[in-house]
Amino acid sequence: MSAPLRFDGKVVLVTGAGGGLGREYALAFGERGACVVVNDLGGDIKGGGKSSSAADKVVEEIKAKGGKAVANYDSVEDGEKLVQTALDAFGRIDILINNAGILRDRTFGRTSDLDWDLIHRVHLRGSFLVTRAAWNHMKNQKFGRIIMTSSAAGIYGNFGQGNYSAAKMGLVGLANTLAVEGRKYGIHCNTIAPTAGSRLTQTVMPPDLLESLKAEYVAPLVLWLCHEQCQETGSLFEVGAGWIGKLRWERTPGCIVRRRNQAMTPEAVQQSWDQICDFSNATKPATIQESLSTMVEVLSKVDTEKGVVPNPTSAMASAVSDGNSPLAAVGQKLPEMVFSYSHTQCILYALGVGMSTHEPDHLKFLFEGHEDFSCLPTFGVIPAQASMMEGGLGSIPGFNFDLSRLLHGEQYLELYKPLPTSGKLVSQAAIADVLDKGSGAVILLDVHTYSGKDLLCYNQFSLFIVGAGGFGGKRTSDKAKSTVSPPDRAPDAVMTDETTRDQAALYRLSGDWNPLHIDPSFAAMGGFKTPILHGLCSFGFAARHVLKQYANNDVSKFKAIKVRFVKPVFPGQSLQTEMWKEGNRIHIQCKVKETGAVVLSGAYVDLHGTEDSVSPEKPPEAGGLQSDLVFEEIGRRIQTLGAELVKKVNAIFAWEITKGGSTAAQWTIDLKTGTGSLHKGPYGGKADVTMTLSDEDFMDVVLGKLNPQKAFFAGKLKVRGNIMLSQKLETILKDYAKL
Ligand SMILES: CCCCCCC[C@@H](O)CC(=O)SCCNC(=O)CCNC(=O)[C@H](O)C(C)(C)COP(=O)(O)OP(=O)(O)OC[C@H]1O[C@@H](n2cnc3c(N)ncnc32)[C@H](O)[C@@H]1OP(=O)(O)O
Repeated sequence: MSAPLRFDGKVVLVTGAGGGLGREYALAFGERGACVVVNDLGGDIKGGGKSSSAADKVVEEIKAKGGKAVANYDSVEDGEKLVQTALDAFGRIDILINNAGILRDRTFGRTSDLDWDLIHRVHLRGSFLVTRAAWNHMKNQKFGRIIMTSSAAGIYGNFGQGNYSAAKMGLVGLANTLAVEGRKYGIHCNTIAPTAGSRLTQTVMPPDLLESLKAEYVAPLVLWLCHEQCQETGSLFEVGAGWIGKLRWERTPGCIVRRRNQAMTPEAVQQSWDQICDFSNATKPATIQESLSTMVEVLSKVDTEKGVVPNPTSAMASAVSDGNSPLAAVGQKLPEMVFSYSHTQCILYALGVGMSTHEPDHLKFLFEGHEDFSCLPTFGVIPAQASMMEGGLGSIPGFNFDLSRLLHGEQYLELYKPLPTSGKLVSQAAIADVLDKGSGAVILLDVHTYSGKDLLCYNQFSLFIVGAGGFGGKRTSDKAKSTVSPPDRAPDAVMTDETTRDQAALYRLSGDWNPLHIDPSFAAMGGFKTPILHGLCSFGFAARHVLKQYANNDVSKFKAIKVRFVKPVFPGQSLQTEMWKEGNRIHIQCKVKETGAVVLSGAYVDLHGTEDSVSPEKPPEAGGLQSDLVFEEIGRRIQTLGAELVKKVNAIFAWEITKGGSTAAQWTIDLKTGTGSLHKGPYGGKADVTMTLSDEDFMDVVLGKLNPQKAFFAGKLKVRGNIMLSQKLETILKDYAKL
């Protein structure tokens, strides 16, 4: 047998404790060691009158049994006074039983304002005021137990008790929120709906029944819920006659009755009524998050043909059992999708794939005023994806799958023209094939995106639906764009970038609203501990690494990219892109640096005419110098040259000083860092930049008064083309080194 539950040292306030249930609670707590504040106004059951005798009697009973108790005769509407009595007598308040109540039963049509207000003032407002007075004390001591007293009349409704049922259900709502807010302070709040013989029920129940519904059959539940060992909170119990049951919400799987771009109609509701009300496969949401996750899911599935919010277990396989084979979907077209965008979307996308103003060569993708402002080539997936997310993959028969099971498997993107930085594009998507991979199903989705009549790009999405294989489909398809293994040698170049903790939160703003990337409970449904990064975000990182390494960030050089997503990436991890150059094809493989896990495999980027472009194997001609110096170092050295060298610099460089007062200086700088990887300099690998400074600013740089980088960001130093460090400057620096 378990040890008796004791309340020694705990202070309990019971409202309405002069009789019935309240008295029973007060006596029970007193017997088990608690110090009890016995509150009772001493009024009649309709709220009239006032007397101290009821509370005094109970206090005496407790004391007679050796317990500690004091009386309080205030109305619960004077909440502070009740709690003050506890503090004055015993120095604290640990447990609060909101029990006081009155009745003003009326059929609804005859309910007066007073009937309504009085009931609300005592039950709902009274419980609020006493609880609020106790709340901060409980919070500070990191312990509290609160009981709200509801009623079956509220839960189920009862003839003649409209005012009472409304107040009683109000208490359930209040308790639910107190449980949420109190959790981190050790404050638990539960609600009971007791059925017992009391002053309130003696008028509505026959005497025999009253006899068997003793108050002593309710008190033990209240004591247990208030004990420090009990972890229950936010729950609702029906209790009476020695029986206790817990209640919870149950919800039908429901039905989406709205279609994108169409009004939601009452007729649609009517047609789906049976399904809306069908409790088969009902869920039991227990938190507002669980409730809302359904809404989020609904938003991403608003186009589903059947409109059913799927079960986590249902997927393609269940579609097959419906006699609705996914194979029937092959060749089906999705509704045409129009995607309008401006420079904002291009910039947001660039930020989403990790571009940053820390890297000056990223500025052309982040600043719409930049003279070479460009849209990253991989932005080409965005209008195409919009056609699936919004245009409705779910409108295809047999595609009633669960979004939390959908992983991006592979991606192919081919550009026919550089993407404009704004425009109105139209995408046409069709299911190219559906494959049965055993552990999952793969949907191949081809999307062609047009600007007017011009075909801008082609995407092939491979969507992997985990657990949806085994429907008897083929395993491979000649429609699939294949992955290609990299050459069997060490990579020619490696580039690493950190993703941030908020990378997915940022990337999703470009249009992939899949909750898998942001909502922990949704991710958990997909089997992930935390939300994962969008595959297309890692894809964007890898693509821009190649663009920088082998194409000098020149978007016109980009032709195509293919990637397989082999393992999830988590926001905050670092992505390391290994690159192998084979002609115009750059093979790539991406790893998570922290774990070494390969996350993108069989991948490649095809470029236009890389033979002529800057490559790591071919250093730039331009009279350049193989120097380990990064740009900051040049700036630092120039500054340290100091005033004495100014004349020498001017003599050797033969600065062209125009009469208008501006000087054009061309430095030939190889930003190679000495490690063989060329991405560390502030202008990236091999940037050719002409820097133009006014005479004054140049002299300030030389004299160390102006940091070249600061000058650049202040807009004083205009950068165009390539940074080059001339032989002449090399000579200067060498001379200087000898000094
Ligand atoms: C409606 C709107 C649509 C919008 C789309 C955008 C949705 C996005 O929001 C979703 C995302 O971004 S998810 C994030 C990115 N993706 C990932 O993280 C997936 C990572 N990959 C994996 O976990 C596994 O490879 C996994 C789970 C995919 C497969 O692993 P396994 O089940 O262990 O498979 P395995 O046993 O290795 O192989 C079985 C067969 O499947 C093929 N295969 C493996 N990985 C594949 C992949 N990534 N893509 C395509 N096929 C893949 C294998 O080749 C094998 O087939 P076969 O035997 O014929 O070769």
